[in-house]
Amino acid sequence: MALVARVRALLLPGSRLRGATLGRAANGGGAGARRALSHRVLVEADPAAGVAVVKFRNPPVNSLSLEMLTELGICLEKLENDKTVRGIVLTADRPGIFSAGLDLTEMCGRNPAHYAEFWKAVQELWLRLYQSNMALGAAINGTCPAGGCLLSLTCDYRILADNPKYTIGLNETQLGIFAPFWFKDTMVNTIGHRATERALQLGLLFTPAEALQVGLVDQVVPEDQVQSTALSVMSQWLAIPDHARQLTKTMMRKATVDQLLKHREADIQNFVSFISRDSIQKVLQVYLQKLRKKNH
Ligand SMILES: CC/C=C\CC/C=C/CC(=O)SCCNC(=O)CCNC(=O)[C@H](O)C(C)(C)COP(=O)(O)OP(=O)(O)OC[C@H]1O[C@@H](n2cnc3c(N)ncnc32)[C@H](O)[C@@H]1OP(=O)(O)O
Repeated sequence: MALVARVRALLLPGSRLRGATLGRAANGGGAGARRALSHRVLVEADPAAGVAVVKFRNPPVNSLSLEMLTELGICLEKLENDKTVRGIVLTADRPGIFSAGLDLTEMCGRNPAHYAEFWKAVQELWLRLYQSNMALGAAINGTCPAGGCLLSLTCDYRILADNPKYTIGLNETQLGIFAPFWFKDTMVNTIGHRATERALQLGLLFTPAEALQVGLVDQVVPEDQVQSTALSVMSQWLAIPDHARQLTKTMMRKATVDQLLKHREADIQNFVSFISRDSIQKVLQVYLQKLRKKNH
């Protein structure tokens, strides 16, 4: 289902998005104005600085469900069309978990049409973020595996909280699945081929010190300074004339984007046939059960 159709579906009676404030809040904005764009994504815009902080709030773990992907996509589209916004900082509404990655329940026990719709939404969000004309920063205030790490890798810079409990990486192989080529390319573009090869094969989740050392993040700062640091770094990015920064960003990322655009349909088919395998379904079910058992 295309983004517009998914939005319509979300707005149907009974949907949790129905009635959400999708525009500027009644207070009309202003510096530090808080604007709730949807249930799962919170936006705090500072028009004077030209920056919006986009906060994930999809409890318990900020997983990227189809609804979360759709709401985030709508939110980013609105911000892209807002002339007062030149930069976005992605973060979690509450510290602890930046995002647990793709929602595993979207990849287990569903039908092929659902898998295709889900994967298309993952592609759409990646394309929107990776090609964004805005300066993007990640204020990583929690653990950040797999799809969560991918989100942060689409940003122009990453600031990670100095908490050894917070790890970051593309750990797909540890689940018995693998990172597709465009996840891999996004990481190669950040930390290089050899480091990516090692990280992906071993499904490494890096501690803050390791992530800094390998170049997966640009700065590690005390936990209470993640957002303020991300905002102060943003001012450096916004000091560059937009057109010059944007042309450079496009030049750096175009080849990677073009690869997915060229192979988009095949990538969806590949995902659907891989994830539908009985053996893959089994490993994902076991992984999910293990996660759930901890709590019951
Ligand atoms: C062709 C290519 C093919 C395939 C490519 C597919 C690509 C996939 C990329 C991904 O993103 S896969 C997802 C990978 N994510 C993870 O491995 C993270 C799993 N989660 C955790 O490790 C932990 O939950 C946490 C460290 C993030 C947080 O730990 P904690 O605070 O202790 O919370 P719980 O573990 O108790 O979790 C609470 C609750 O949430 C459920 N849950 C956790 N992660 C996910 C998830 N990714 N999707 C769906 N649900 C998740 C967990 O089962 C618990 O559920 P309860 O029912 O027990 O409340």
